[in-house]
Amino acid sequence: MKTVFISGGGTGGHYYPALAVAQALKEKGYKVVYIGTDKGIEAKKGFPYADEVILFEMEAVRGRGLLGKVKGVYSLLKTTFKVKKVIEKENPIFSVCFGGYTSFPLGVGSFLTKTPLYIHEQNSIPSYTNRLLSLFAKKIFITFEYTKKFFNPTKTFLTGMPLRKAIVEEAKKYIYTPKDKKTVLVVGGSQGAKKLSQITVNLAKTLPEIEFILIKGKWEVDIPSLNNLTVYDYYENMEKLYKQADIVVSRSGSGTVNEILAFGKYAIFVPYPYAASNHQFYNVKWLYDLGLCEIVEEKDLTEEILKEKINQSLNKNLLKLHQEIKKYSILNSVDKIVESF
Ligand SMILES: CC(=O)N[C@H]1[C@@H](OP(=O)(O)OP(=O)(O)OC[C@H]2O[C@@H](n3ccc(=O)[nH]c3=O)[C@H](O)[C@@H]2O)O[C@H](CO)[C@@H](O)[C@@H]1O
Repeated sequence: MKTVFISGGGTGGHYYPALAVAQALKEKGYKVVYIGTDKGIEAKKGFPYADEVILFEMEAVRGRGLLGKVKGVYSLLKTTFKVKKVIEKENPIFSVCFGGYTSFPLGVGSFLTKTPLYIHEQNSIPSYTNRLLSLFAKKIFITFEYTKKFFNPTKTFLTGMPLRKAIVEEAKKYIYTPKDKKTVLVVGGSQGAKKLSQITVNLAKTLPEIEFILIKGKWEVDIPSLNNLTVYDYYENMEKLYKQADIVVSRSGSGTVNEILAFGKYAIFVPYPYAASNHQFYNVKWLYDLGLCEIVEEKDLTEEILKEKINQSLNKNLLKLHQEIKKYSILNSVDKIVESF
């Protein structure tokens, strides 16, 4: 059986596309070995489509003080040499990395062992890990057209974002039907967004005619008991919530953006302002320029502004927008990637 190594974790944004591609590789008969971190989402949820899951100690470098950066670099280099040993033992035919610091050890380990390397970039503006890995990657798969300019064009391919199978299957069948009672889904990415969550709770009190579904993530938020507000810390089957929603209010992490496109939802995006190189803003700027979403920057986010945007959005022709937005979704991303190996 041919072995493939795969890496991408830490947060849902790297983990879910890695999982979607791993599932397809497994179905094609490959032995899949997953390399992740012992602190990421993969440590909590496991990595179901891998034959072997190896979790190492890895620390981020970005967004930390000098000492933290030194510790991060040290942990990544130490882990790279451990991963290199595993590669030498298992002899994979290729490796696939989904970016973020958790991909560094497998990416560099693949380079050191001359294992063909493929990388996928989820965001409009590439992470530093992927910029480095792109220098020796065989092919670079990108999610947004905008990203082409950052990589060598001869080995860069637009594949879109690999989404979970359940999401793709539901999205393919889904056609939006406007209802009288409107539902607003508010989601802060896999980690939530505190200010957005608090504002949503306040809005649910003042807009009783609208149904709110809030995914609040890990944050502590005061939740009153209201008939029109349902709150989850985390929701496993997101396709159900996307189908229920008339519009979505969300961070603009690539996973969520591409799921919103898949279901053709008009959305109000509040990009995470501290994302590397402001990539969350550029993940949706192109969609905004087409008139197919709203963007509210975190610094401008208030209860009044969000209320106004929600009311304006719900009064738009959401069925027409649904049909337009869906055109920008790439639902066969996993196939495009797997066929390119
Ligand atoms: C703060 C930060 O830097 N976040 C980055 C992180 O996003 P982060 O992991 O926060 O978010 P994404 O939007 O990319 O992905 C979240 C994923 O989690 C799933 N989900 C979320 C909530 C829930 O209750 N249930 C659930 O299943 C979503 O359906 C989605 O598939 O990686 C993304 C991809 O590299 C980047 O674009 C983001 O900028």
